[in-house]
Amino acid sequence: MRTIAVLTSGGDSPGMNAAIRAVVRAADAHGIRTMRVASGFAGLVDGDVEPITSREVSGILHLGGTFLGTARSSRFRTTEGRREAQKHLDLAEVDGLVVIGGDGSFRGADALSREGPIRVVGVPGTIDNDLAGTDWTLGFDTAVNTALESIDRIRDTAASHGRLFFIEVMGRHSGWISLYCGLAGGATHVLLPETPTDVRRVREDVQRAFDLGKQFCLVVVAEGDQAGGAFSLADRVVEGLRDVDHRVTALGHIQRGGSPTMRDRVLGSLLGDAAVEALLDGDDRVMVGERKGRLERTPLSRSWTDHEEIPEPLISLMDRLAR
Ligand SMILES: Nc1ncnc2c1ncn2[C@@H]1O[C@H](COP(=O)(O)OP(=O)(O)OP(=O)(O)O)[C@@H](O)[C@H]1O
Ligand SMILES: O=P(O)(O)OC[C@H]1O[C@](O)(CO)[C@@H](O)[C@@H]1O
Ligand SMILES: [Mg+2]
Repeated sequence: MRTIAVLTSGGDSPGMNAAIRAVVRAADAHGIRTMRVASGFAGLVDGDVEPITSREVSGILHLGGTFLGTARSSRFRTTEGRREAQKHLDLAEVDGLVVIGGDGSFRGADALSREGPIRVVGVPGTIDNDLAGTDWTLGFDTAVNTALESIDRIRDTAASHGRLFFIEVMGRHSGWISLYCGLAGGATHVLLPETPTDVRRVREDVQRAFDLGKQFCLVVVAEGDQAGGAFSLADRVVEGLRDVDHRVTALGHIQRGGSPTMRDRVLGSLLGDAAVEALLDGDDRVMVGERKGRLERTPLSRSWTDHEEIPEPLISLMDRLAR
């Protein structure tokens, strides 16, 4: 192994920079050259591949976003696009590629490695926490904490006015952000893409809560929830509610930005280093992750097929505590 390349792909997530830095510096420590690929798979298809040194990744550990840029590339979804990508890897004499991204990025990385000589290792970098083989994905902790800051502010104004708030959080296919925001933010209800939405039950719970003297109610809604997000859910829930004033807030992309928490900086550092180790060991099509405090390697294809259901005990905990 003489040269590796690193890229970030899909939605950016806080902690990606820690992982990039760790990849470059761990490779350097082993005497391996690193190439950086700009803008994810799009940059690979276009040949935007340049050498990067340990000095160039100074001062990025604490920054949100991704220093390399990222993209969602439709060309890379085609075999022709991936052939172009492999051509640029060959030109730069790259033997191993570290892909920092989510489930989609791993599907792409898996396809690339099956079709050509390149070996790939994945680092789970997504705020969605929707991958098997790691307890937490990079960025989830920061995103939930960022959303909670806003939810705490909304609670202040909700309590002052005695209002019902519907708060939309990210998660087109994954309810982890919604569930953790609901639990940590004291919501009456959380709505997730993974479970059916019972509008009548939300309405009844909210009505009961106000009737029993609750001063305010927060309902946290994942953007990919069955009802179609917070605005359309709110329209359906409030129809038939008595004496309840309501407002809707979509938190949007503020959840994805910002300085990574300690957990995401440490996780990114651990996993970036572990990805280089995996390539040195000759591994291919694996994802590095941390489970129960231990570093693990999982076949890339299992990372998106075996991902855990939202834990039922946490959903029932929400139900017991929301009173
Ligand atoms: N089945 C696939 N085959 C080839 N490439 C894919 C496939 N799925 C996704 N990709 C590539 O990976 C890129 C990133 O995937 P996606 O947009 O799903 O984000 P992600 O990695 O899941 O991250 P996040 O969900 O956090 O935004 C896509 O734009 C595409 O280039
Ligand atoms: O910025 P975009 O491309 O709209 O992506 C939004 C999607 O990305 C994610 O934030 C993951 O990065 C999803 O939760 C969300 O649905
Ligand atoms: Mg994804």
